[in-house]
Amino acid sequence: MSSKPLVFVTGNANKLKEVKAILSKGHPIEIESRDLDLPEIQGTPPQIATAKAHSASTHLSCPTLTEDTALCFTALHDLPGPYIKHFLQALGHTGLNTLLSGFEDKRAYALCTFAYCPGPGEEVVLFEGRTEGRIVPARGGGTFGWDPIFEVEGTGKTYAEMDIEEKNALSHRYKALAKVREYLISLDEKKKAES
Ligand SMILES: O=c1nc[nH]c2c1ncn2[C@H]1C[C@H](O)[C@@H](COP(=O)(O)OP(=O)(O)OP(=O)(O)O)O1
Ligand SMILES: [Mg+2]
Repeated sequence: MSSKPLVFVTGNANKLKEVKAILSKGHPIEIESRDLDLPEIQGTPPQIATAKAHSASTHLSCPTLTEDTALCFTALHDLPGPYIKHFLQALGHTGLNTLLSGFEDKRAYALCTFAYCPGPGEEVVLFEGRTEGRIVPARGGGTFGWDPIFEVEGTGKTYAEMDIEEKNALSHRYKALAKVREYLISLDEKKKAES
């Protein structure tokens, strides 16, 4: 990219590691990172992602990229969804499985929403990636959030049982970042054409 690196704002070191690994392959996209604890509103994933991006850009007065991850249980009408962080903290892997013990349907999907904000008060662009799976008792040695209890459809493996390349080739985050990458490349080409 010709201009200054984009600032990816997250307080989650595991997210940052995956984002850097995914963006390092293919067309190079340079990012810087900032660890800010941004407020997260209640609402739908797009509403939460949009508010988070606005808050990041306002704090830093520059273009920012933020990301919000949801884990949606089909039997629970997509809850915990964007509130998964607090559910995981309170219930752990076992408790999240217990939430579904009264249901035969264990399906879930992981949803990643990246938000690009060009500057304070400017319009936010969203990029979604979704990976289907189901909730299972914890398997695998991963240390990232709910990775051990999310078994990816068609693989028989939880995210925690995959090596990082395997996860990063099919994850919710990878799918969303593919769209972010395309957008940033076209933005860069537009800027070059204008200058
Ligand atoms: O691929 C993943 N595999 C397993 N767990 C994951 C993944 N991606 C996010 N997670 C966890 C982190 C947090 O418990 C919740 C999302 O909450 P979320 O607000 O998006 O993340 P966060 O507060 O840790 O970092 P940030 O500063 O970017 O908001 O799901
Ligand atoms: Mg957060």
